[in-house]
Amino acid sequence: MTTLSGADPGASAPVDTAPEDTWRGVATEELSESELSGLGSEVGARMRARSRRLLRSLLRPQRRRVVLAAVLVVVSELAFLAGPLIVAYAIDTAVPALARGDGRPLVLSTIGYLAAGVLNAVTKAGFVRVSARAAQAVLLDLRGRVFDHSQALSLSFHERYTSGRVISRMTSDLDTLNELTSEGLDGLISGVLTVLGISVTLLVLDLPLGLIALASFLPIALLTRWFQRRSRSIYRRTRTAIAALIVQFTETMNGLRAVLSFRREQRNLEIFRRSNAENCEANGDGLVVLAHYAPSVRMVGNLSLAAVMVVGAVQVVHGSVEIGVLAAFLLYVRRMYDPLDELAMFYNAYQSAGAALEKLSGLLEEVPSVPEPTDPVPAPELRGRVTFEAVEFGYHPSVPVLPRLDLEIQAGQTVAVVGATGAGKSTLAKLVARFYDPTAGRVLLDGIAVDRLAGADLRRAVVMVTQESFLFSGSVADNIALGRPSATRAEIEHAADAIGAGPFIRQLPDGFDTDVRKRGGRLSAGQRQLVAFARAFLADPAVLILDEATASLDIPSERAVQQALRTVLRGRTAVIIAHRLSTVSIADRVLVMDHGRVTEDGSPAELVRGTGAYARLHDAWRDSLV
Ligand SMILES: Nc1ncnc2c1ncn2[C@@H]1O[C@H](COP(=O)(O)OP(=O)(O)OP(=O)(O)O)[C@@H](O)[C@H]1O
Repeated sequence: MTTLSGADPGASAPVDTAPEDTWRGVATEELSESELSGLGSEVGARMRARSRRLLRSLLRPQRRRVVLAAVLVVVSELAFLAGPLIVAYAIDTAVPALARGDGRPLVLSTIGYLAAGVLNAVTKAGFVRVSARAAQAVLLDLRGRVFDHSQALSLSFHERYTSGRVISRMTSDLDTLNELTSEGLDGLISGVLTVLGISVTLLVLDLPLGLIALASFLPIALLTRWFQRRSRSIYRRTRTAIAALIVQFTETMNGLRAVLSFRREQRNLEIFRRSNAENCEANGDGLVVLAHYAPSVRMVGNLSLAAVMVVGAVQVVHGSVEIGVLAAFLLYVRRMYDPLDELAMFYNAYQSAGAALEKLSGLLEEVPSVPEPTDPVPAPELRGRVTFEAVEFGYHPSVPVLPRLDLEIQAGQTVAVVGATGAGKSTLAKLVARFYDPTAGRVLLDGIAVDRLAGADLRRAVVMVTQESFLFSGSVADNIALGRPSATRAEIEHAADAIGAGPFIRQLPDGFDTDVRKRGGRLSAGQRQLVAFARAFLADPAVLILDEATASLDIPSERAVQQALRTVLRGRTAVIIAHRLSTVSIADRVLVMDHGRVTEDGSPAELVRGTGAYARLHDAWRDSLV
């Protein structure tokens, strides 16, 4: 299987001693460096291999641009390297020729020098252009993959992972990659080529002097190794810290009403300050390491230049090296350390981007816990018979929420589910909608296991309306049309009228075209629920689940909706989860749940006549109305 990250989970993987769930996907994201190393070196190797696979899969479609960029940069570097050679020629050949009265070599070397400069500039510009295009295409692809994959992951993943962390992957991690590709890549390629080209030229020009100049590579390699070790853990810390900061910020902004009502500002500020300080500290540590590395590289470069100058001068005096060659040598050595500086900067950006890539590839490695069936059963017309067959379920393996449930709901039946808070009512509904898969047993729709139905078929057949009716930015009509995007305006208005939402919508400033603003902020909670009902009615599903869906309505609106519900529910299966018993009156059948089990099952009239929990609940409710 090839995942979205381009990863082949089984391919040439090292053998791990750590169990898979400790390192796969995002499992290592929040671990400290010591916890991570405690998992064993294979885990680190796996994570790096995963990042490389992702990078390869991103670069593959850009092959042509990468090849073109490589050709341009090679030509550009050759032109760049020609400069000091021409200077050497000018000093050693053209100047003596001029002294003899022959100006041609000087004219030739001047034209050559200028031509090399122009060629270098033109090809360099071309390279920057082509490589920037390739980098942007890679980022476009990656951003799309992250968004697509995050949407495809199951609810249980997002409950663990929080939207703030997804946002941080989408923003700060991708920005880091952007910085690397837009600023660092160009420096890397030209830097590597310059260093290689100059090294070869130096050795060819004068072997002993060349070896002296290149001896500096040993301390630079040691310095780089030190920098690499230190910065990797620091950049991991910065990625985690910035994610924590964004999580804290998004949570505060999303729950601003609760924050204000419970006066949590001070507490939130303290938590935010802690994350902010950790982020600053991690970034500061990164800068300190860089501040040691980059000047040290430069220092080594200067020492090397001094050594070449002293040894070269002695050789010139002895006549074993010409003065022009020494001048070229010094120019080359100087030029070699400029890109080394750039390489240090690139390495810095690379370490940071490497940490980001590690997290992004982890997210992309996650697989939905509710996967699409590989060979879905065709289901053009579902009628809505729901069966629970020995279903067991828990959000965490050790905490069973539904210990074992056997249940049959006939097509077209309206079933009310009541019971104490936490009894498992919503869980039952979420299993029908396949937000989760049972840990044992099967949930069936018209005799077909819901995990064998294509996601699109299941979504068409089962619609769930919950208490927090989510509206997207856009008009009221757009939000209703979400139920069936192909619906005409007349059908949208008909759906709104059928559930009694038409009158209030028409009174809005632009009627059905009124913008509901972010998350439906312009409408009251009850109005949002009415819009959600209209959306569900338009979707025309075989099974409609109402989870506390009338809880935000006032009594007159609820009555109106109950009238409408009789119309809405006709001809389809309905599961109504309700605390208010008024809603239950329209049901054919009532299920009373307690600790994940159905303890009573019958028509409302039957259960009221009995002595069970429902009868007691009903008596208490009737007394409260008096
Ligand atoms: N996403 C979740 N992750 C972990 N545990 C959960 C999750 N959702 C519900 N639970 C737990 O599962 C149990 C059943 O919850 P469920 O929401 O099904 O109850 P309910 O009967 O619908 O309650 P209510 O009437 O309050 O809505 C509860 O103990 C709850 O704490």
